[in-house]
Amino acid sequence: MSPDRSGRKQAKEEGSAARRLLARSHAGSAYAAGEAILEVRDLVKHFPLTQGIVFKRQVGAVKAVDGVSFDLRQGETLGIVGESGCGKSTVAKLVTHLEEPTSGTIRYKGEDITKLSGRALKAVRRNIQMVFQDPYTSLNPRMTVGDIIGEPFDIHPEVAPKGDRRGKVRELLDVVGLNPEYINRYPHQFSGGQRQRIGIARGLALRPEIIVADEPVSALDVSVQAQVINLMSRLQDEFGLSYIFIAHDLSVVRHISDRVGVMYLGKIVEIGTEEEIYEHPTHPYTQALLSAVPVPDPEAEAVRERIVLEGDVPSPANPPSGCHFRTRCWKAQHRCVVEEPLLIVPENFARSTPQEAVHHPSACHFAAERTAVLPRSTD
Ligand SMILES: Nc1ncnc2c1ncn2[C@@H]1O[C@H](COP(=O)(O)OP(=O)(O)OP(=O)(O)O)[C@@H](O)[C@H]1O
Repeated sequence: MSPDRSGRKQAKEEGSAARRLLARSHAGSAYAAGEAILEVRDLVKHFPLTQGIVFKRQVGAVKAVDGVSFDLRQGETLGIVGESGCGKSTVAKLVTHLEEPTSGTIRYKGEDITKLSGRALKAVRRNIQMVFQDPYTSLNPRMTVGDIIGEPFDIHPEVAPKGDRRGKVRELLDVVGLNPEYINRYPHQFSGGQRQRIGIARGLALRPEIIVADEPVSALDVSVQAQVINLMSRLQDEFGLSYIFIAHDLSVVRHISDRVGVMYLGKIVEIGTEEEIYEHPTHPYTQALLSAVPVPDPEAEAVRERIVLEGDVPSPANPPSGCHFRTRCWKAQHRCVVEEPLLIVPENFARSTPQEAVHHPSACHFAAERTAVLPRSTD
């Protein structure tokens, strides 16, 4: 673990008592740090593919999410990474109830929320909020910042009664590092980073317990990315938030994530702690993604071994049999064609590899550690 990261972890632990108090006072959470606040099991989302204009008939399905399982623990950040189209945004929409799953369960504090409706659903939605990808298009240009941030109060007036709203919005602007006097300005009067702060303030308005951030910094310049990530880390400590942080870039999630899940074609192929994934990757896809991250140190960069994946990601409407990654994998054998690898700690590790960090779930019949030249932490 890098020194800056351990420093951040220590600061996190020091602030955790206050954080837990805040978490309870803000959202009524009785969950201790580290307990699973969200349990996702065998989540599937298939979008029907139809033909015909008047008489539509289903001719197939896009398997956007195809059996995803993970836990999100209280107070942690779970990073989810993968190439465009692998199903990250669909996972985000399922968790925040913007889409209904085809099958599978999402348990929030032990209760399956996939079948909820009415009041019960409204209460859960308040506690699981989303921050969207593109601050340039996700904010309504005709609304003032005050109206954008205060809009969630229309649905949940119990959080901020009418006379109290502008005061609450000013507080939120302050919390995300914006001048409360900007309350009457419009989105176009802000920079990209400031707009994402507005999106975050809106996500925080209802004092949620979980924030699902879908590529929150991908549209921003690198220098601004770091500021927004630091802001999110600070808010996590202050409000006891748990994050699902989605990105296509492994180096972006490393800075903020406690654990990371790597997705490929609708499935998580490897999941583990930040150290397990970055320093002991065992799935060929994770190794290929890591090998593509540039290294700031020129000497290390000069000897960096890049794994170039051949071909494109197959269509999620027609994924390969067996292992979805096999068509691009240099290790693929017949077994990969006929037998889908499960996301488990590979048996051979227990026998042959004493190093504990290698013992994390990896969906590969031939999982093996391969040292990638490591990207340095950006803090
Ligand atoms: N409403 C929909 N109807 C049909 N197909 C969809 C729908 N939403 C997503 N898909 C398809 O599901 C697959 C996964 O999409 P998703 O947006 O979840 O991927 P992603 O990993 O978030 O990619 P990106 O980073 O480009 O947003 C893609 O093939 C996409 O075209």
